[in-house]
Amino acid sequence: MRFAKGHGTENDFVILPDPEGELDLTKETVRLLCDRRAGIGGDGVLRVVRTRAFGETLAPAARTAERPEWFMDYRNADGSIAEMCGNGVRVFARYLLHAGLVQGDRFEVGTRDGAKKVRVEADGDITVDMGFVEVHGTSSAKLARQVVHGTQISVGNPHLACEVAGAVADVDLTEPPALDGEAFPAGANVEVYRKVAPGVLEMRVYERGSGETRSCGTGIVAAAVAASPAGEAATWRVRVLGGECTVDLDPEGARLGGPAVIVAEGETSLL
Ligand SMILES: N[C@@H](CCC[C@H](N)C(=O)O)C(=O)O
Repeated sequence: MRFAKGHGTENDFVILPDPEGELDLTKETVRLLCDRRAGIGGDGVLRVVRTRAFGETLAPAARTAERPEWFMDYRNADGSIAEMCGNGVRVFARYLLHAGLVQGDRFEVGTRDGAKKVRVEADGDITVDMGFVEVHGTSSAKLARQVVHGTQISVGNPHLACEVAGAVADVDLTEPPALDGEAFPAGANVEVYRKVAPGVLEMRVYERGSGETRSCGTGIVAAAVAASPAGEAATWRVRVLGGECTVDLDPEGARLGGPAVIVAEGETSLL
């Protein structure tokens, strides 16, 4: 089976081209593919499937009249399915271009959270229009050595974005955060962030289904929204362990930009 490997600010993915939706992608297979010793290694899997061949029932948000040709079937490293992956869309878009499956510098990618508009920037960065971001109040999480408080945000998938007083490097993210199960019945991604300069955040993330990763696009957007006055336009540079992304916010929604690259292609015997 052919595969590719790519990343967006070191949030890395195994990419599986499966245009006609023929692959039976089990949880076990995803775990093995993402295993950094026994497999290829990645924070998740991006299955590249034609929307018309995608067997799963699409969420209402994804059932748009004009359906994009290509659908991103995203899985976390533990095999679970997530509604949305911001860096995943950017890397998926890079793969579509790289493989000659789309042309031009503006196109759409289907996701479980609906069709996402993608734009290739003059410098090669890829920006995705994440659409409207929902803010749902506040909650807390117990980390290994501290309790953090933050804003409950949906970027298609659930987040708790928590501002911390000290450097994010000092936060212990070695254990899965304990969340309020009523606020987050399906779990959540937890971000810790701090403002380090006007318009600049630093952030780390513990992702649902993948553990601590070096970047998370939806998490970057969640932190930017949590750091901004409600409803106001703002632009943030967000520094993560794997690099930097930009978030533009306005009342219409959020746009996430940054690098996205394909680093390898080959054959795997794991499928
Ligand atoms: N890394 C992603 C988010 C992937 C999904 C997340 N772990 C979840 O379960 O919601 C991103 O770049 O947004």
